[in-house]
Formats: sequence, C-alpha cells, structure tokens
Amino acid sequence: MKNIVILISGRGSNMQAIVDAQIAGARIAAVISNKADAEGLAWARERGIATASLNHKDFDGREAFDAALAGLIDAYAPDLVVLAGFMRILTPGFVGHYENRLLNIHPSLLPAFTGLHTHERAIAEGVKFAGCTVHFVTAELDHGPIVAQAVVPVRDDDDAAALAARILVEEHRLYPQAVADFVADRLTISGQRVLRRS
Ligand SMILES: Nc1nc2c(c(=O)[nH]1)N[C@@H](CN(C=O)c1ccc(C(=O)N[C@@H](CCC(=O)O)C(=O)O)cc1)CN2
Ligand SMILES: NCC(=O)N[C@@H]1O[C@H](COP(=O)([O-])[O-])[C@@H](O)[C@H]1O
Repeated sequence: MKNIVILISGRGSNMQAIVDAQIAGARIAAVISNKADAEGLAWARERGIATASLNHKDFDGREAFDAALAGLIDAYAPDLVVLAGFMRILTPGFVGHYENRLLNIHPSLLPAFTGLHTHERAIAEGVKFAGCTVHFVTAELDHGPIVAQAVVPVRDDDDAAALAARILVEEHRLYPQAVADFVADRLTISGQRVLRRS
C-alpha cells in the first residue's frame, strides 16, 4: 500500500476525484491545506481522511513555511505527495526533499501558459487547443517532467469559465489515472521508467 498526501488550497476537486477513484494500492493518508477554511478539508474530514492546515502567513518566509509543511507531511510517511489546486510556489529545499514523488496538475498544455490565469491567457492568445498537464514538480515553476496531458478544443464562444469547466472534467480523469500509474510503478518520462528514491 502506498501512502499519498494531498495538498490543497481550496475546493480540492482534483483531490476529490483522486479519493473517489479508490485507486488500488493507494491510501490517502492525509489532506493538508495552507488555508484552514479550504472547502476540501471539510469534504475529506467527512470521509474519515486525516486533515491539517498550516497558514503560510504565520511563517517568516517561504523556507520556514515549507520546512514546517514538510514536517507535517512526513508524519504520514508519504510515498507520493500530490498538489491539487495548491497555490503556493515551493522552495528548492522542499521540492528536493520530495524528488520524483511530488506531482502537480496544471491547467494548461505545458510548456504553454505557465503560472496563473491560464484560461484567460489562452483565450486572449486565440489558441485553438488548451488542456491540462500532470507533471513532476521541480524548483522551476511549472517546468517539471511531463507525465500526462489532455487536450481540450477552444470554442469561438468560450470565456475563461466555460473553458475551465471543460478542462476540469479532463483533469478529474487525467490526475487519478496518473496517480494510479505512479502507485503501480507504471509512470514513465519520455519513455524512461521513473526511478524513485526508496
Ligand atoms: N517550485 C514549484 N512550486 C510549485 C509548482 C512548481 O511547478 N514548482 N507548481 C505550483 C502549482 N501552480 C500551478 O500549477 C502554481 C501555484 C501558485 C502560483 C503562485 O503564483 N502562487 C503565489 C500565491 C498565489 C495565491 O496565493 O493565490 C505565491 O506562491 O506567491 C503559481 C503557480 C505549485 N507550486
Ligand atoms: N497552479 C495550480 C492551479 O491553477 N490549479 C488549478 O486550480 C483549479 C482548481 O483545482 P481544485 O478544484 O482541485 O482545487 C484546477 O483547474 C487546477 O488545475
């Protein structure tokens, strides 16, 4: 059984999709947020999943917050840490501690549209296809090795909300599958099996 800790900042709909997928070999050990009022925490608690929150505003700088966050996460002995709408940029120290066992889902077809407000920017640029990307997290924001992607056509009458809603459906399919592949040691990057630290 592989322990998974999921980090959220809000509703955590991707966390909910992963929990609901009931992935064989996976145990959702905890859901942790940087916001005590994150809607996803109550959802997880109602399903008997351990939850915790750590307010980044209570710490003097990113390094201090990330160190405390890692301490909280490690109490659950994670084999995999999943970012699901987690809205904090993580320090190199944190990312290195979870090398090759830290995933994120980003709402664009990386390397296009890194950062925030991806749907607004895609529509403003007039792209014909958008989508989402599951990737390993590295120190460089939204530039880690790509694990999986889903393509969503952009419609002429799309606004950001409509596009986001269609892409979110694909996220809720893509992310649980990527987590299941990690748990089953099926994940590859550019055809190479991912070698994880023990
Ligand atoms: N070192 C890394 N940290 C994070 C990565 C990553 O690839 N490397 N992915 C992000 C997730 N993300 C987009 O997918 C993302 C999250 C947050 C931000 C951001 O600008 N955050 C601001 C605060 C924004 C807010 O509180 O609303 C910040 O941290 O100052 C950009 C992209 C997760 N972390
Ligand atoms: N940079 C991270 C980011 O923008 N994540 C995005 O936040 C939305 C809400 O996620 P949630 O419903 O799982 O909280 C999702 O579209 C996810 O891709």
